Parts: sequence; C-alpha cells; structure tokens
Amino acid sequence: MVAVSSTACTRAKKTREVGIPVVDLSLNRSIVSELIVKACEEYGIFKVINHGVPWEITSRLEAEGVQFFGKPAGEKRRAGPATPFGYGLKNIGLNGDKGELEYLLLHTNPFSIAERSVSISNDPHNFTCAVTDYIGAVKELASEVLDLVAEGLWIPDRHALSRQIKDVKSDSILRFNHYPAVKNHSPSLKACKEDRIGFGEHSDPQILTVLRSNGVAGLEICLHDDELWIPVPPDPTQFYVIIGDALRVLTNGRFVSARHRALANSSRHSRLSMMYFGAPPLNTTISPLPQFVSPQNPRLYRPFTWGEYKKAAYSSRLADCRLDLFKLRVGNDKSASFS
Ligand SMILES: C=C1C[C@]23C[C@@]1(O)CC[C@H]2[C@@]12CC[C@H](O)[C@@](C)(C(=O)O1)[C@H]2[C@@H]3C(=O)O
Ligand SMILES: O=C(O)CCC(=O)C(=O)O
Ligand SMILES: [Fe+2]
Repeated sequence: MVAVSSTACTRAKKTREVGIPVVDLSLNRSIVSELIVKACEEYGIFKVINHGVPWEITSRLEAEGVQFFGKPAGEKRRAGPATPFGYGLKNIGLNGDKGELEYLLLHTNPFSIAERSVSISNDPHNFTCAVTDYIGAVKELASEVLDLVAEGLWIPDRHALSRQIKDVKSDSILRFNHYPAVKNHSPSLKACKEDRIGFGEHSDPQILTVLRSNGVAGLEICLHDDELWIPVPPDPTQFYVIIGDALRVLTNGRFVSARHRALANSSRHSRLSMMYFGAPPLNTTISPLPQFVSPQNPRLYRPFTWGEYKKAAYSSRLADCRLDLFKLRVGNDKSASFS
C-alpha cells in the first residue's frame, strides 16, 4: 500500500531541520531534570544518552526480533492475531488503520510473556529471558526519567510518577515494529519521493514511551500542529523518550504528547524498532496533579481511569485526538474548577 495520492509527486515534502533535544543522564541531577522538563514542554520527545542500559541486553532482544521477522509468513501468523497481543501484519488496531509494517505486541506481565513466547520462538526460554531482561532495563530507565521529571516539576512525592509504571499490575506494553525495505522501487516512483506510511500519525496513550531502533530512519515528529514533519535521526546505541497522553493530563497540559509517525521509505534495509510503553494499572485515576491547577491554569481534563482511556483509545482511529473526549470546556463549565 502506498498512502499517497498521485498529486504527491508535485508536492514538496514539508520537513524541517530541527534538533531533537539530547539529555545526558550522567550530568548533574538538577541540570538534567531541568533539561528534561524543557524538552517535555517544547517537544514531547528527547534522546537520552549515558542511559545505563547494557548494550548486551538491547542487542540480545534485537536479535530475537530479527529472528522472528525472518521466519516464513505462515509461521509468523501462528503468533497472531495481535488483538490484543501477538503478531500483526499491516492492520493496526481494531478500526481499519493500515500501515506498511509487521509487528509483535506483548504485555509486560511475566506470565503473559512466557505464555506467548511458545508461539513466537523456537527457543521460548531464550526469548522470555531476552524480553524480561530488556523490560527490566528500560523500565528502570523510564522510572529514572519519571523521577527526574518529578524533581524538575517540584512534585512533592518524587516517586509519584515512576510508582505507576513500577506497580506489578502496570499495564505496560512491549512492541516490535518491522518495516520491510521497499522492493522493486521503479525509477519513476523513486523520483516521486512519495512517503510510504509505516505507522500513521498519532500520540501514544500511555505515560511515556522508550523507543529504540536500528540504524534505519523513519520516525518523524510533528511540532505545534504546524504540519511540518521533523525526522528523528536513528541511533541504535541510544533511546528516545516520547511523552504520552497520560503524562500530558497529569501535568494539566504543561507537557505535550508528541504526535509522531514512522515512514517505511528505506529501499536498502528494513527498520526494526522496539518500544516500551509505560502505563499504570487499569484502575489508576489519571487527573491533573494539584500543583498544575490554579485560577490562572484551570483544570483542562476531567479525571478518568487508565482503563477508561485505554477503552477510548481502542475505539478510536490511530490519528484521532483521543484526549479531546476528556477535555473540560474551560471558562463556561462549572466542573472546570481547580483543586
Ligand atoms: C488504532 C489504534 C492502534 C493502537 C490502538 C488504537 O485504537 C489507537 C492507539 C494505537 C496505539 C499507539 C501506541 C501503541 O503503539 C499502541 C500499542 C497503543 O497503546 O496505542 C497502539 C495501539 C495498537 O497498535 O493496538
Ligand atoms: O516504529 C516506530 O519507530 C514508531 C512506532 C510507534 O510510534 C508506535 O508503535 O506507537
Ligand atoms: Fe507511537
């Protein structure tokens, strides 16, 4: 599927050279927390370096991904469908979204991983270990980032955010996306430079996403609703943190949940990305924290549970602005009080 109209050939692709913030976690803690808060307010995405995740853990999981997606189609299908977890091909979610990719969705619950690994790998024990080690390491990284966010925002309970994803009942997800290289690229199509949409525009519903990809480009973010897509350079040795809708709500809109997409334009190599989506338990209430609500900054969202938001997300299309369903009409609505 090529998700562009024929007019795309005459339309220049709108992109802009903007540097995505880079945060060095080995620097002084108060500097790091300030940098992270700034990046979350302005971009909703940043790269972390000196992150402490051992290369061996990342490369072991990548090798499992390469092995799985290299299997014959029929074998991969046996690990599907991806609703709610397992192997998916081109169909995304439940409402007709499509993309040029195949993927694996896993719940991070240890029992769920062990159970799924049997249909995914010929060596389920190895697969389970690789996934468990990786989740442990990126969860630690995500928790550290959330503690730094709490410090930078002067949230009195410095573990209030990280506790949500560390909870044993956390509803976090691990995802592998594989975007095959474009085969048989005819010269005329090449000249056209059309975009193949791998994973369409959206914001992630969770608290935050930790993304790692191989060296193949594709990820783009859209800033300030201005229709300009900014390429996010791939860096296999580092991680990108993407702010999700839940953290946007907790900060009463002070943080942005970055709208992003992945293109599948590479003609030589396939792109493989691995995302950890950090989420709270289903019954956790998501509501703006008191210090972000005041007469000057009225409450923007009504409280809801993560389960409620997830249900709304899965009833929507990928590009929908799901948070609008939970927005309060500030100014002429009595429920838009502060507390
Ligand atoms: C179209 C959809 C796919 C998605 C569920 C949804 O209905 C809307 C949100 C999508 C998203 C984006 C971030 C993650 O990749 C994901 C697993 C999630 O939690 O929300 C996907 C969902 C999916 O692919 O099933
Ligand atoms: O594969 C990627 O690089 C990004 C995919 C993504 O945004 C997602 O799965 O939510
Ligand atoms: Fe995403």
